[in-house]
Amino acid sequence: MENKVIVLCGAPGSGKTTVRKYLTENFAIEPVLTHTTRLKRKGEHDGIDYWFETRETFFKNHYLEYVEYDGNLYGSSYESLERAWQRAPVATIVLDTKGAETYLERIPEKTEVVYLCVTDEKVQRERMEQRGDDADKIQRRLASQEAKRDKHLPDKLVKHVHVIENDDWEETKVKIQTLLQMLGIETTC
Ligand SMILES: Nc1ncnc2c1ncn2[C@@H]1O[C@H](COP(=O)(O)OP(=O)(O)OP(=O)(O)O)[C@@H](O)[C@H]1O
Ligand SMILES: Nc1nc2c(ncn2[C@@H]2O[C@H](COP(=O)(O)O)[C@@H](O)[C@H]2O)c(=O)[nH]1
Repeated sequence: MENKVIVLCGAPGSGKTTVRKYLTENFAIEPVLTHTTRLKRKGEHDGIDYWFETRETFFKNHYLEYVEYDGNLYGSSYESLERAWQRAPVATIVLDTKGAETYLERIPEKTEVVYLCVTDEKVQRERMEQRGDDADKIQRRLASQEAKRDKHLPDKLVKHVHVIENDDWEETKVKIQTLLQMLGIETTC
């Protein structure tokens, strides 16, 4: 199979990281870790959740794209993407919608974008609280212009994405399996 990358995007707390974990733990799909200058959240580890960088080390990597999101830098390096593709032909990465647009522009034939959403915004906030995020950080994150932008599917992506409503986890898993089958991606490890 030719190399593909499944880009997961959506609003904060919509379930991008959860879906990435599900894809990589249950299918022959490799995670692409991205780089960020944001501080670690509770339970996050360097090399597992992100490559955590300073503003100085961040620019030592070679980026397919990078963005500023809520005051921090985030970037997806060619190094990480190639490392994932050396292990398996299908990789998955968590990006904001701007990053998803860049992937579609730069490597359209290799990119499949999934936009995750949750119907009830209150539920989304509650999930972030349950994850252990501080109330003031949640408030700030949801008020950021990037989070407000990613609450809605941007016009540029409308015709190119697979939208998955992540209200109920059991249903989400079925939707993901159906999507993988449609894309011709092996559904067993
Ligand atoms: N369908 C679901 N039902 C219940 N809880 C869920 C569901 N999907 C995800 N969660 C939980 O919601 C929380 C937020 O999910 P996750 O961290 O995957 O979101 P995210 O989109 O990656 O967020 P962020 O952009 O803020 O990093 C986590 O605690 C996760 O376990
Ligand atoms: N365009 C990019 N977006 C990225 C990258 N890595 C993560 N992200 C997105 O940033 C926000 C915030 O992430 P968080 O972990 O602080 O909640 C979220 O939308 C991620 O999808 C990247 O390399 N490029």
